[in-house]
Amino acid sequence: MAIEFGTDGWRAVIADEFTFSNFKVVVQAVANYLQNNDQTESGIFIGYDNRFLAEEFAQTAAEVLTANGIQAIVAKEALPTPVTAFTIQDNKLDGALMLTASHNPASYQGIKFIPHYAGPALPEITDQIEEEVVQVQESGEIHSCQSEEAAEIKEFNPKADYLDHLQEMIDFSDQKLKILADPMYGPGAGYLTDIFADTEVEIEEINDYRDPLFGGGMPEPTEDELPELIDRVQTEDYDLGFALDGDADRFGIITEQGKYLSPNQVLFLLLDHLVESKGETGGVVRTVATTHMLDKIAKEHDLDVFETPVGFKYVGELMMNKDIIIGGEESGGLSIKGHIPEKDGLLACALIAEMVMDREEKLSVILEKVEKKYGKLISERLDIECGSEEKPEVLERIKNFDVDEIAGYKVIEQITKDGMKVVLEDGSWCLMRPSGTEPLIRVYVETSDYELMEQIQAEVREELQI
Ligand SMILES: O=P(O)(O)OC[C@H]1O[C@H](O)[C@H](O)[C@@H](O)[C@@H]1O
Repeated sequence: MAIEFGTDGWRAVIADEFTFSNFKVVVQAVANYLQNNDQTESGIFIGYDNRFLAEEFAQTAAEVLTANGIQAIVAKEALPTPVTAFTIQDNKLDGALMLTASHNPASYQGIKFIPHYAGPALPEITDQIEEEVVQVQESGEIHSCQSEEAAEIKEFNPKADYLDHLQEMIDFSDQKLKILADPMYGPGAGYLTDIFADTEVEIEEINDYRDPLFGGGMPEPTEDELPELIDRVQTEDYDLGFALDGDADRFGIITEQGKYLSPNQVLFLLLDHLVESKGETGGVVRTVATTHMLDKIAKEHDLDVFETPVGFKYVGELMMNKDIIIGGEESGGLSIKGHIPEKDGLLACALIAEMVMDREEKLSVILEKVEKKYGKLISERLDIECGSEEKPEVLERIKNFDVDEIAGYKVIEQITKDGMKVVLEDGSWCLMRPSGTEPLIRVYVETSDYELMEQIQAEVREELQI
């Protein structure tokens, strides 16, 4: 059986492929990787979210690492992925294993490796782990731990340290806000309440207990998955609605009017906030699929913008190597200067509350003002199903996409970092690329009005025959 171990690690259906024996193969492969790269000095933290059998898998991982002579430190309770990443940085560990299948359906479990730099593993690392997986599958060599060795496994709860760190980065005023939060049955439950513990904020959480079935839904903070939150924020006079995904590395933000903000909108609002209100300086990192509103704000303040392929691993990499105010992506990931190079949904929510307090205005008003100031852009992503038979031809058409004009506007730039992105003379752009996580072709368009949006989408789809 092929175990693919990309940036988000290995995810599979529990009891089908995600069995204890396959899981041990993966952990042994990580242990081999760590040994091959002399990263066995300071220990590996093992975090887990609220999924089925999480504690048992965590204990198994700890035993395999221990049997390989690697100090394992297991989380005392379920915790968000960004907290696991923070724990590495805060304690200068060799890395972490995080047991999570993020926003996948309830039948999935997953495991990912976060290296010593506390951000998503880059391909040069995951490639090595994948090679080790094959070796372990062939040799069957998995170390197992004696009971006296198992006594060496440590336990740790990093929650208080993480909350201290977050509080150092955020300045809440004494403004009274009423917030409704939906951690979607994930390990972010309780964290938001604790973040606002010393403030005048009145926060209530829904779906804040462990349910490995996620209430029958998907732990994904999109508009479709948050009907209760949206409805209650709108009808019960809340100032803000916050949501987190199944491992709290992504966010959902709802205005006081019950309007769901896209991650793109959240990103540019926060860049404006960080620069205008907090006086931050540095560059901006966004993926090739993320809003150019960031570029507009950056231009106004003379900031550099760096564009990466899709994937927070590339955003995080730049955040480690350059002086960056904010890094983010359209699919709902962001981090800021002074924090870990990993996406953090809790941070996004805290920053939005900080901004609303600082501006002393409703979120919908802030959005309106910022859009008016820089000029509104609208963006949309189409996810188009594409089976394995037609995919090679579609990919070829994307690669060879070469038109002079779309919707009457000249193509002034072609960017091929990830799929094909074309920029038009009026500033509109379109990106066509295959998803790396689903059997879909994604078509992203950003422009100034809906009619133009539809025209660009139609012309591009016709050209690609999808
Ligand atoms: O558009 P895709 O290739 O499916 O990737 C979408 C997302 O997948 C994962 O969740 C990664 O962590 C993200 O960084 C990425 O943006």
